[in-house]
Amino acid sequence: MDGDVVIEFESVTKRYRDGTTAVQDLSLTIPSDKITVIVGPSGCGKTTTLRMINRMLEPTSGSISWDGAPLKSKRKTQLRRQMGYVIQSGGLFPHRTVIENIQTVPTLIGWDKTKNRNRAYELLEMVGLERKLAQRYPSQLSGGQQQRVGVARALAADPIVMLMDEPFSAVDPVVRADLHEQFLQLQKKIGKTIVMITHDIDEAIKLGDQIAIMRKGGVLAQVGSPQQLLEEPVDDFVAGFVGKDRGYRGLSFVAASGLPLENVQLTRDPAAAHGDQPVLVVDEDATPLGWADLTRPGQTQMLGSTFLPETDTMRVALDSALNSPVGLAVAVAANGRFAGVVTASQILDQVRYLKASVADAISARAEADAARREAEAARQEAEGVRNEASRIAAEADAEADEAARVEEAVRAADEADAKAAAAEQAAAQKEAVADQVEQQQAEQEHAEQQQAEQQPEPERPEQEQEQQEQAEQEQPTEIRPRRDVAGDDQGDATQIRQP
Ligand SMILES: Nc1ncnc2c1ncn2[C@@H]1O[C@H](COP(=O)(O)OP(=O)(O)OP(=O)(O)O)[C@@H](O)[C@H]1O
Repeated sequence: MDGDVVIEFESVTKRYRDGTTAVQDLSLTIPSDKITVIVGPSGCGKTTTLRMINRMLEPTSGSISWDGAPLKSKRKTQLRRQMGYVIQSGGLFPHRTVIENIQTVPTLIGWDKTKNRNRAYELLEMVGLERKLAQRYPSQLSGGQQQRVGVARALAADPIVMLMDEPFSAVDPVVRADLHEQFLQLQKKIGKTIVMITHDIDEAIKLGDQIAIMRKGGVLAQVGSPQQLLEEPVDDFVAGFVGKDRGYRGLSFVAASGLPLENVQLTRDPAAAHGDQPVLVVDEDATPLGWADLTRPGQTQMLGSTFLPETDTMRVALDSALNSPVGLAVAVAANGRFAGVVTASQILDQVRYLKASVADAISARAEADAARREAEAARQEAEGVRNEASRIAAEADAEADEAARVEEAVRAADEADAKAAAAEQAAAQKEAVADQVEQQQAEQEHAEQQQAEQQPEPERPEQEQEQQEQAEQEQPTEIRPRRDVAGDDQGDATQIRQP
């Protein structure tokens, strides 16, 4: 489907308190700006699914997101203002006039009166209602009119999403067909994201860009475009649901533009027509009027319907052939001029050919999809290998860094060792020098001592001698003879002993 993903159901299950499973493991993508129709038999969980979108109901398990954000993260009131809700018969407030009904949500959210009023009248016109109906009450409207007011009310605050629960079911088939046309016209203008419920497969096929078929037990049976469902139903349930005449319905999705058109004899005067081949009566602009009745000269048979190859479908072309008294579908140009004829069997041949092409295209698409998936898997594998390689490279880089760091540390340690050895050597040298100096000093001292011992005692100055003598007289001194130096620890040559 085109369009961005707007609402995404992921494995959603809804179980009511009494144990009824209304929706089971539903995964569904609802694209923006398109009409998604949920269709299925009564009780298959359609309404439950719809109500989970605006959080009137919460899933029991699984999750629903809107533009990537979980619905749960949004406030309910905020959410509901962004989602219009239409129910059967419009669900109008009976005691409020049409205009008051339409103004309900804008009034709630505080729009100013003029803006609100203008918007309400604009919407009345948009849904095809006359202004004079504005002051009526719902009971004074037809079912179709009520339904339109319901749609106008849901659109009033310009919601992003429209939720519609069987909006057209309460009106008769003729009004419904009319409402469908107007609804599609309206959607062309407003381009909303619409989720609609119906149990009518015809309505679904007519309105839906995407159809989700549900079966009993709240299980999604198939989702796809109307054409996909008609041409490739996944099982008997879907095939039965889309109808036995689905082949004929399917023609509604095949353009008539490729039909091989042939010429036919034209005349403006039916009386001049003769022979056994069909003759088409046209006016002066070559607009077809009818078929010349070859059995009653001058008479014209009805034309039946015509078709425009550029815009109509095979179904319209086939209708034209089947309605024609001569079995020929008449193609016209946009200006109404005759363009050619084609038989019903040529149309069916073309359909068969197209179906075969479609089947080819489908299998080609399947093959292309498979190839794409393989390519993607290969790309992911390559990506994985690349990631692994860069992880290994990063590890190797880290190891290399570590090795360089260790090498640097070893070099620094070697340098430190060398410095320490040099310092030690220098210290040893200094120590040796110091020993040497010490030894020299000791030797010198020893030499000086010896020298001193060998030298006579120096003469004392006169005054000092006198003082000495006087002291010796005042204080008798015992002068003991000098002992042998070798036997005396004190090593003095003389000892003066005090009394
Ligand atoms: N509040 C509820 N409590 C218990 N069961 C419920 C409740 N509402 C709905 N159901 C059940 O859940 C199932 C799904 O109901 P739901 O209304 O979603 O179906 P539906 O497809 O919209 O039906 P219909 O087409 O008839 O409106 C039904 O079996 C119904 O009986």
